[in-house]
Amino acid sequence: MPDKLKYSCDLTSAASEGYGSKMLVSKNDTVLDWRDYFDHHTLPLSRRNPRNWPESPSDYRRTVEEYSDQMNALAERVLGLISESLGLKRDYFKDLVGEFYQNITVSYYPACPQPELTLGLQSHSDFGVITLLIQDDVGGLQVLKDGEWVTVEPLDDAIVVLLSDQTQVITNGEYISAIHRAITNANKARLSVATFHDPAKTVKISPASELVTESSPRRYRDVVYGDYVSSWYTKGSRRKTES
Ligand SMILES: O=C(O)CCC(=O)C(=O)O
Ligand SMILES: [Fe+2]
Repeated sequence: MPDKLKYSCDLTSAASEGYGSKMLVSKNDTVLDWRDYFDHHTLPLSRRNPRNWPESPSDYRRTVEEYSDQMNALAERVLGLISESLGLKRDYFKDLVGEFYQNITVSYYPACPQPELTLGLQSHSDFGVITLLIQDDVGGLQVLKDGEWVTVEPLDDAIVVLLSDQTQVITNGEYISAIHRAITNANKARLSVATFHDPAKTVKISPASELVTESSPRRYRDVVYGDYVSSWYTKGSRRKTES
């Protein structure tokens, strides 16, 4: 497919945009997911270059831009509610994290003749602050709850909120980063669109001091977000995995 080559991502760079299929590559072992994806860099605006995205259908680039802005607004709203639920000021995340680095990943999972042999996407939690995800009606997203994989049933017009690793740190563990994976389907291909909201690499993430008390001691060390991410890359994982 010419578009795939034209917009394929640079596999030698950890964070390039475009078509790809690998998420987890470790030094000795390559784990391939049953998935192709297209990654868009959408925010801050200085990273957004719609010419790196497919040009057809004709409204594709404009739609992605609009979607990016709407998801960013929704992410801020949800984080505002999370802050308030913990007695923090509404803008707590905004003040700490600043402008989000937002990436939109469209994942395509082809039908898999032997779904019991592979996963669409390995178990992991997302690195950043919050992921907003939409999926089609095939289903396959699962979250780990009390040691069991629970399928997130597709619902019309629903947006799945997956909290990510930095939210767990910032809230001192009051909210937990969602461990999730995608399973494959024997008969149907599946599409999902994940919108990741991450801090800039230079931002220092620490538990909110308001949430560190005698009865609830600090659970996490401060971490510069870029160091957090690169420690996973060094280990060979694109995103945090369970093991
Ligand atoms: O396809 C899905 O439902 C999950 C995608 C995902 O978790 C990711 O891209 O990080
Ligand atoms: Fe994920």
